[in-house]
Amino acid sequence: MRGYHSVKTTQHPGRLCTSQAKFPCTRQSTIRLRRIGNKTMAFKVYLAAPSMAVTATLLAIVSVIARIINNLLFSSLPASLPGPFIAKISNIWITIVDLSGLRAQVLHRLHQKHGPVIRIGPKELSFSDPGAITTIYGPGTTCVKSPAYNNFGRQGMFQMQNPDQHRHRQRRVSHIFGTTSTSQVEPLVQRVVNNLVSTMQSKIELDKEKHAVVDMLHWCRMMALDVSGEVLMGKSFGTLETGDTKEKRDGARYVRHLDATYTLVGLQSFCPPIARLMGLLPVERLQVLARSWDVVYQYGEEALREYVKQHGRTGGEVLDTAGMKRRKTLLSKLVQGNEELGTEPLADDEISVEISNITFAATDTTGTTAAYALYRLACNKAWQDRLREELRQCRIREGKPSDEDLSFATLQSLPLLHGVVMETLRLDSSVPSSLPRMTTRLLPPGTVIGGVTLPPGTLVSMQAYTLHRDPGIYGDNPELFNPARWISGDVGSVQRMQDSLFAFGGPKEGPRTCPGQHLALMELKLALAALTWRFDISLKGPNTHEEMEMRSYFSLVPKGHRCSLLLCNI
Ligand code: HEM
Repeated sequence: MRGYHSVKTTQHPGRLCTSQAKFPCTRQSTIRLRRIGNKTMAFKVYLAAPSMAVTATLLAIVSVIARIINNLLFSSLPASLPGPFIAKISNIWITIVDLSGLRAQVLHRLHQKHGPVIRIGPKELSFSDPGAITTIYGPGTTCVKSPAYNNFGRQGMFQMQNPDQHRHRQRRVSHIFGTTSTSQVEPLVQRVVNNLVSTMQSKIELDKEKHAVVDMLHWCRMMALDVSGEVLMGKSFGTLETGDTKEKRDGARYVRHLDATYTLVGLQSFCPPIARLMGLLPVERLQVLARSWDVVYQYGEEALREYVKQHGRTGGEVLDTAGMKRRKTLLSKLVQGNEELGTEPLADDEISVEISNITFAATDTTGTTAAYALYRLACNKAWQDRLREELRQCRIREGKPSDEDLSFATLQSLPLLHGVVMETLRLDSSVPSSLPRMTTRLLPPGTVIGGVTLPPGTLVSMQAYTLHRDPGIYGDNPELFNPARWISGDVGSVQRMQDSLFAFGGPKEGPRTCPGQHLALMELKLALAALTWRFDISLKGPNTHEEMEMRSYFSLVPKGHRCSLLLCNI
């Protein structure tokens, strides 16, 4: 068939083809054309098809060479910027680094060698200087999220690149993340944490030796997913409930698809045509992968439909699963809007996209951070004992019996618990490498970021992994897990550490900084306090270190995809 199309484009009559055997497909075209009796045309096709392939290849080579020359000689970025030479020419090397999951470590070594600004692509820079945080991610920034965010499912607050569109959406969503809203969902979070503790306890009881080897990464992810289900979707995924329930089966299916979206995002970033092709091939596994985002969004759509059917749009309060207490979810707030702030509710399709996206943003970040915190405590038994002692003293002060939960407000006042969480966010940030932003045309010419003048269209990002290991901020031994650095340092240095912590993607008032951090801290503190209080936590063995080696595919994913810990009762 290619031959028929080439009939129209016989611009290469001079090209000669000497061997018919080399081009069997052209021979076939020739025979078919002979049937319609146009020998001249057939001969032209015979010549044109192979020469088209050669021409296309030559054109591709010329365009690659032209691009390399353009990148090398006419780049709008200063040639003096340090970094690997290949970064000046092409993005291919950083793409390969990304596929290996080692972006954070590779950029870290480059920053250590070259300093706080490095070039990592023809139009891309990485920063590790805290001074660049506000310019790139702070209030009033003129940098926008890079087009790479289009690969993350459907357009909602998380993906939006246009600042006006984002501001508008944020105004209608952000009221659900206020501290009052978050405090109202504390009983729901506590319930899920208690389910996690019961699950661990039942595993210990089933064991002859009365200890349990558990994959804490899995269980912490399930906890975070159940919390998201409860507070964002208005119904639990039930992954930590006992028994084989429909919710539990749905939850397991949802998790499979949630996992698959990561593969899909990777494929879409590196080779969009393959991602598109996958859905067209008659291979079930590939089709499941290609449909993974649809399932994630379907879940949000169904959750909203069920919610409205059961509770209407104005109730605002929902009976909990036991039918006893009344509670408010973040979904009920989204459905109602906020009269005080004059915030109209979003349309239903927008709400279902938002709750699906926010569940995505909330689950693995919080789950992985909790697993790393427990791993750090298992590696550092002395800190674990001190944390338990802090909890014991607190119970004595509060007059709380050992089986009663400590409230989040109480836990907020515990310095060591705070230090453990902050050290985990610092060393094991759940997005350890680049959060890519693009400088825009709105930038006045010659705008400087981190001492470099940048033209519009440059990709810029902060590398949390390096920033969080800066000896100038975190002292001489930044690799050491030392919760005390958040407690005993002088006020100025603790404030500086706090200001430089980039785990939530920017300064507190930044337009794209994580709005769920209050809920995340509540979940982390309630879970760490409950688990450390009831269980002695150790490494299963030296293999756990290997499992927990950091890999980042945008989000942090432990190399072994598990965290094997040994739990026994105190
Ligand atoms: C330890 C837990 C968490 C960490 C470390 C974390 C970290 C982050 C980071 C780094 C970003 C910026 C992403 C970017 O710019 O590409 C972000 C954005 C976001 N996070 Fe979180 N997050 C956590 C938990 C949560 C939770 C629990 C929620 C919701 C309940 C949430 C909701 C969001 C949303 C909606 C955004 C997008 C904000 C926007 O673009 O306007 N996160 N988070």
